[in-house]
Amino acid sequence: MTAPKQPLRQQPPAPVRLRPRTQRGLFHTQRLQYGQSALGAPLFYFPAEVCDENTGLVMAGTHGDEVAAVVTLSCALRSLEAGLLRHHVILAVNPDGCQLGVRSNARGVDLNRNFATINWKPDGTVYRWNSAADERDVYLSSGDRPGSEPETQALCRLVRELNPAWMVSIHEPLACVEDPLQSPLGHWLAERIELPLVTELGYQTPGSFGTWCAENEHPCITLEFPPISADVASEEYLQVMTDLLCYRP
Ligand SMILES: C[C@H](N)C(=O)N[C@H](CCC(=O)O)C(=O)O
Ligand SMILES: N[C@H](CCC[C@H](N)C(=O)O)C(=O)O
Ligand SMILES: [Zn+2]
Repeated sequence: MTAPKQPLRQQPPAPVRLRPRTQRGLFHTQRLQYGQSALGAPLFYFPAEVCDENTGLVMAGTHGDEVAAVVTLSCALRSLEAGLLRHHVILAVNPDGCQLGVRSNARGVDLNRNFATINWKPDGTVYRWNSAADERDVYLSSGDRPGSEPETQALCRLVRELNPAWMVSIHEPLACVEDPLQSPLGHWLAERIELPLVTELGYQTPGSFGTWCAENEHPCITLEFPPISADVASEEYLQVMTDLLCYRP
């Protein structure tokens, strides 16, 4: 006698198995150069090992003072077993800023206000010194013209070339997942990382990457880590970041 058929229940995907810690020190995947920073540093991306119509792009380090995301994404990349990487990765959109420990690039331009969008503003931008500051009062340039910086130009070129199905751009410390499209990936990410899913951040970001993506019909999610050390994030968020790098819809 055969058992009566049960309705198929959707199972959440099993968390990706990670390399043993002893093997996570080095990168195991290819690295390609897609441009040069203002100071001449190479701009690197790590291409997906498995490509299909769902291949996305995950990036960090647009602001060089947001180190938890850079370190955690790097840890996730180094922790994946060979052949599992399904999405392209940029660890540092702004390597000069990362080296100098500043939000801007080496020319004092906030790259996330420099993209060639309809709302780009010539008069600069302000940011909060840190989470304790109660206003945005630290001045940065938004560039001499829309898309003036080599880092933004190279990123736009790469996105046009790769045409990823989606992008996740990681920042900190606003502790949310911003997805204007409220996509399945946005819901998945917000649930897995235990941060609220929002459609906007509540302040103007003219010339931002997300705005450029919207104008060019590239789905883009901004993941804002909470204020967290690289040490804690590389433990608490390692599994969700490795799962993101292997995400299948
Ligand atoms: C607090 C941090 N220095 C910062 O400015 N972060 C911004 C977003 C928060 C803000 O502008 O108040 C960022 O992630 O771009
Ligand atoms: N906290 C980041 C996020 C920007 C908003 C995002 N939607 C984008 O367009 O990149 C910033 O102030 O640059
Ligand atoms: Zn940021």
